[in-house]
Amino acid sequence: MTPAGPGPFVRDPLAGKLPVTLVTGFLGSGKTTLIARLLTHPGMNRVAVVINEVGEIGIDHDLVSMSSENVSLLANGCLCCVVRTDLQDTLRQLFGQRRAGRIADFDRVIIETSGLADPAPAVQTLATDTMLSTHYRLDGVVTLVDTVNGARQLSTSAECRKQIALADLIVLTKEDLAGSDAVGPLLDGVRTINASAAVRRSCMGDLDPSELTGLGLGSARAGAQTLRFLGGGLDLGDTQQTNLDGAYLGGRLPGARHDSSIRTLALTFEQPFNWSAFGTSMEALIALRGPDLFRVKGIVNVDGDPVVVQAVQHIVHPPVRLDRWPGPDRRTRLVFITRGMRAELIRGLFDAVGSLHPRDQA
Ligand SMILES: Nc1nc2c(ncn2[C@@H]2O[C@H](COP(=O)(O)OP(=O)(O)OP(=O)(O)O)[C@@H](O)[C@H]2O)c(=O)[nH]1
Repeated sequence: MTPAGPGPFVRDPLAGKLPVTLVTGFLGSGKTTLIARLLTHPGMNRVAVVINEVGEIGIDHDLVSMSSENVSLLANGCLCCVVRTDLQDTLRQLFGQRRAGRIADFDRVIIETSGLADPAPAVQTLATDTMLSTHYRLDGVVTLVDTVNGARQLSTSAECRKQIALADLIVLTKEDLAGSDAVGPLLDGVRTINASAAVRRSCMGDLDPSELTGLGLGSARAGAQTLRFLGGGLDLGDTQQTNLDGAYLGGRLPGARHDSSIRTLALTFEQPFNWSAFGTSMEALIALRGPDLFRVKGIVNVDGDPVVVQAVQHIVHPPVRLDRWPGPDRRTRLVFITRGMRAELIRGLFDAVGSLHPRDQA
């Protein structure tokens, strides 16, 4: 006798739900670069992007907006701390507006978490919010790891380890800067935390979209080791709430809280810069406080033109001149993620250097 087949009443519970990809990774690991590049692929033009940035100024939002119609910016703050309800509201609104035909139709959502975010609450929100789980399904967690800074971040940042632990796919970035010798040791560290995620390498966001989609219900998240990171509140059948942070470093670290001395400073400047004044200010800042400067990004008005500047710890990435302003705001907007620095110090330095470089001598 042949066993009975699935029969007419068995439905795929995920059918028809919009897949959501959570893109995470430590500060400056290349999330925006990857997403902006993905959106240029022909098959990725029906994607809504939700961006969660730390800092009051949405730089990533502006940059991604240049390649997608549907970009939502979550309120200032970190997904894991204050803006979880914002994520719920944003996804609900997106769905409602899509159904009402008020926004361009989309069949996939990509959420970029802030570099300091613990992605677990976002995973949890998608899994447990009844309305959201009716319309959306988590397709996978993609974690970017910067080959230049990754090894240090792994050993010093609980957020970084948690982002790796939750990954279905790990994308190693910036091998072009670090060299291929850096990959092996970094991968050993990554594997200590998450042995089951797929690993890909990507330079400047170069990755086929098919690698990031259809990651399924998270084989890595189903692993017992990974589930320990999710902590209380999400019962996925794990009974051992051991903190893997402690296992990795040999000492316990707080699971989901940020280092309270890490601060985000957002500065705007009304007057255009000349490039040499800006460059000298940045060099001075890095020389004075390099180790405390985790991340700098912004759009600088250089004699009227928009130039994107980026620094990730001691690495200053080449500035990129945009061919147009992303919006009407022409001010210089800079975000500094620092340890123990004050906005006045940075502004004072820029003002002092600026006064030595009058613009008419540019
Ligand atoms: N050389 C090189 N640079 C890269 C690569 N990926 C990203 N970058 C650069 O690294 C800098 C930071 O990249 P972003 O995409 O802004 O990183 P992010 O993870 O979105 O940054 P946060 O949102 O601040 O956490 C930019 O200057 C990028 O051009 C890469 O593979 N190689």
